[in-house]
Amino acid sequence: MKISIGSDHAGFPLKKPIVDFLKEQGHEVTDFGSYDPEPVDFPVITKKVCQSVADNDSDRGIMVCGTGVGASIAANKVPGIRAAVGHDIYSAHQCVEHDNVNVMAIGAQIVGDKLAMELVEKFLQAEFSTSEEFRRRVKMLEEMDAGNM
Ligand SMILES: O=C(CO)[C@H](O)[C@H](O)[C@H](O)COP(=O)(O)O
Repeated sequence: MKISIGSDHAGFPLKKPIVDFLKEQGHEVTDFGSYDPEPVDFPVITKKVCQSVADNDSDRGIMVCGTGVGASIAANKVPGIRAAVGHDIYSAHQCVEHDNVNVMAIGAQIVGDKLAMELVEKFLQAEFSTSEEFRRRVKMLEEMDAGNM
C-alpha cells in the first residue's frame, strides 16, 4: 500500500520506528515530517498527510502526535478524511471495517513502540465491510460533510 505518515515534535520519536516497520512490510511510505524534534504545530503536518490521502496519492495515512487527539481533530477537518485515534487493537481494525477510516492517529505519549506496530498492522490489514448498514452510515457522514444533514 501507499502510506502517508507525519508527526509533530511529540510524535517524532515514534515516527521513525513506524516508518521502518512499514518499509519492512513492503509498503511505499511518504514521510511528510517533521524531520527533527523541533516544535511544530500538529495541524500543519496533519494537513499535508491528509491532503495526500484525500488526493488519492496515498491509500491511508498515519499521524503521530502526543496523544493522537489533536491530529485526529485536524484530520477530520480535511474533506474526504475519516480519522480516528487508534490506541487499542479492536478499534484499529474496526474503525476501517465499519467506518472506512482512512487516517489513524497515534499518541506517542500514550502507546509504546510494540503496541504502535500492532495498531498500524491491524489498521492497514483491515478493509471496509460490504455490509449495507456500514455503507449507509458512512454515506451519512459524507452528507454531513456536504452540509446536507
Ligand atoms: O498531543 C498533541 C495534541 O493533541 C500534541 O502532540 C502535543 O503533545 C500537545 O499539544 C502538547 O504540546 P507541547 O507543545 O508538546 O507541550
